Amino acid sequence: MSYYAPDLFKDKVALVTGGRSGIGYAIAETLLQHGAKVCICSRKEEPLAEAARTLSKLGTCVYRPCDIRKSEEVEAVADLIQEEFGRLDVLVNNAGGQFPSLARHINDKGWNAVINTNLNGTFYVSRVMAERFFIPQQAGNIVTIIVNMASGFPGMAHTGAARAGVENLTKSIAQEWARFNIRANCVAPGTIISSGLDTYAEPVRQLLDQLKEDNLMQRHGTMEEVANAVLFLASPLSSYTSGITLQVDGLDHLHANRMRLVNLFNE
Ligand SMILES: CCCCCCCCC/C=C/C(=O)SCCNC(=O)CCNC(=O)[C@H](O)C(C)(C)COP(=O)(O)OP(=O)(O)OC[C@H]1O[C@@H](n2cnc3c(N)ncnc32)[C@H](O)[C@@H]1OP(=O)(O)O
Ligand SMILES: NC(=O)C1=CN([C@@H]2O[C@H](COP(=O)(O)OP(=O)(O)OC[C@H]3O[C@@H](n4cnc5c(N)ncnc54)[C@H](OP(=O)(O)O)[C@@H]3O)[C@@H](O)[C@H]2O)C=CC1
Repeated sequence: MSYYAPDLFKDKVALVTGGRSGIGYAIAETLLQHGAKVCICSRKEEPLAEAARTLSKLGTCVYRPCDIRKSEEVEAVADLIQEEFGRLDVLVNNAGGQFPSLARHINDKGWNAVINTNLNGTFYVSRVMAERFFIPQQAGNIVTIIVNMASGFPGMAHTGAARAGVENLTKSIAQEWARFNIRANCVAPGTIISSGLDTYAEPVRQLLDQLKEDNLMQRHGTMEEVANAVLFLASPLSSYTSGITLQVDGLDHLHANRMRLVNLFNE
């Protein structure tokens, strides 16, 4: 059941990066259920096509494989959106990821992989979609998924640095592009039950249980809770809000046990 009007995104077109799985899929699903036409992109063509097939039962959903780290592939996604819809109204930068490691063990390649994905990739997609659609249209909306890194992110310093960069980038473009009627905001999820968490092995799995106990609401978040926050920021319900980060973390940004992260690898 939804508290939003079912036609909230009628005649609107949305791009969800990383929309084939987890939180991105839930966001694409919710946008479709509220009338949007959706494009999803990610690197792995087969699961991407499969996700688009399933999502198409809810409305119009197209896909194009794309590594957001390659701006020429991002341009190809814009080409598809232009051909299929001739416009874009909402960009959800959701694609991202990292691996747990103490900072001193992250080598150059691993560091660059995470920075390129989360910071550079997010910038490329935002710039391309703004240039191709939002600025010419004089309207657009960008919502970017980051993480809860307000107090740093021990155990995942690369992603903390990248997402802090994205949060600051969002503040800059929100100001530069306000004159084009473009809004830009971030959503910072805490620990969310999703396919992303399945990628973690011990000792992180055990840590996840501890983080749930530490949480003041005594639980992890759901993908639907993140999707609902995105829906709010992507819609006119938030029309006077830009440049902010909405925390969806059951208070973790105020009350997180950083010692658990620091001690995770027993060094
Ligand atoms: C504290 C925890 C709190 C955790 C508790 C809190 C969790 C909640 C907060 C966040 C949750 C989430 O984001 S949920 C998860 C979201 N989804 C994901 O993270 C998806 C999985 N991750 C990724 O796709 C990868 O992390 C990412 C590196 C960005 C992908 O880039 P690439 O495809 O280019 O990566 P690869 O080619 O596989 O790897 C490139 C290099 O990166 C390094 N590398 C990659 N994986 C590695 C690994 N497991 N361990 C070490 N190093 C690794 C190596 O140097 C690799 O080079 P070689 O040595 O040559 O191979
Ligand atoms: N789950 C959680 O607790 C939290 C998650 N987040 C963030 O939310 C987002 C979604 O995570 P979640 O759904 O949990 O995890 P998933 O691993 O399921 O989602 C990551 C998605 O991003 C895509 N992706 C990754 N790298 C690239 C790339 N270079 N180019 C294009 N697509 C890419 C993946 O598809 P493919 O492999 O096909 O490229 C996948 O669909 C991520 O940014 C994550 O860091 C933030 C805080 C907490």
